[in-house]
Amino acid sequence: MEPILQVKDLNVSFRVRGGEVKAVRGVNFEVGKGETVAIVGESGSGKSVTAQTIMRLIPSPPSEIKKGEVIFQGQDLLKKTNKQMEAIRGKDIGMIFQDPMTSLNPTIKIGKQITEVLVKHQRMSFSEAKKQAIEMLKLVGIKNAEERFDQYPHEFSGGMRQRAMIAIALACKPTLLIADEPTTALDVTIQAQIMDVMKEMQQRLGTSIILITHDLGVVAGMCDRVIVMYAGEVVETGTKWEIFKNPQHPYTKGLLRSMPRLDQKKDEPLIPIIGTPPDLIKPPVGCPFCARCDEAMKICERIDPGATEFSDTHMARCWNLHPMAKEAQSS
Ligand SMILES: Nc1ncnc2c1ncn2[C@@H]1O[C@H](COP(=O)(O)OP(=O)(O)OP(=O)(O)O)[C@@H](O)[C@H]1O
Repeated sequence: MEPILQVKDLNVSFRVRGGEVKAVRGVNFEVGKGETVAIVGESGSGKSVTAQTIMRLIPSPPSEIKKGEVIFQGQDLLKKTNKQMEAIRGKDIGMIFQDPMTSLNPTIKIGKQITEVLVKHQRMSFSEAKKQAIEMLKLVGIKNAEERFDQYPHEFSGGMRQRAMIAIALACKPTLLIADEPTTALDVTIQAQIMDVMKEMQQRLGTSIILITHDLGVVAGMCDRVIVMYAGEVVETGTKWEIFKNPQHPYTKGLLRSMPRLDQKKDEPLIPIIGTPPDLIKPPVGCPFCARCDEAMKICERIDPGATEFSDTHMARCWNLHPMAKEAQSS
């Protein structure tokens, strides 16, 4: 599949009093045209920092992009000026966040917030933009769109605000949509409706999606591929089925046991992963998961295992999976 986004060896740090938090460390992944890729991992694993770096929304300082490339449609976004990025955000890359109130302007009517994007990026006249904005509100499932056009965000329910944000994010038919926990703040029924809207819009517009989520049900229903992050690194990637049916990394297996799933049996308990992630001011030199891993060997503490590939789409970084696992056991 032709990639529209390639993240290459991305390293992002934060300067803090005690030193440098190495939040994202050597992250590599691709997103194909029309593909939905989930980024999963515990809190603090670097999912949001990765997404914000792609959009160049990461505040600098305190953050610093130490190394890497973010190739979007053939160009490195990390080399763009802020002005160039402003032209790309909203037009070629849409964004949806967990809390719509952080990105919707409470003082501007919903309709105007959509038309502004269309006038700015598509150079539409106001009347053209209004027509299109009402169309978008209808498409995301907002009833009485003509009346709703003239209302303020506080007159919308949480689910409707999220729909409005999807309408804004997709107004210019972006090539890529980055959605960071888009449904976490909503109740379960509304969550399902919002995911349906995103899926339907994606099918209509052919948008690629990066979806950051804690919810494996959402991953199962919506995503093609999964990227598993731990302590700022990608520890496993695979198609949805490779990750769900044949997880390889001990962390991925632990994550699957600890997160609720749609097919969860009533008496099947969730088992948390014992321990805490490493301090990213002094990240481990070997495997970052080794202190919490039941299968850890001596070598895991000292040397990074690198990637072991199981198929063209499936890889994991673990010494036990390494072709030299037997030799590693004795060293
Ligand atoms: N402004 C900041 N200053 C210092 N450290 C930060 C800052 N923002 C993020 N970090 C650190 O970067 C690391 C990655 O954070 P990130 O928000 O990307 O995690 P996440 O996987 O998205 O977690 P969550 O699911 O809780 O959003 C964490 O260790 C976090 O403490």
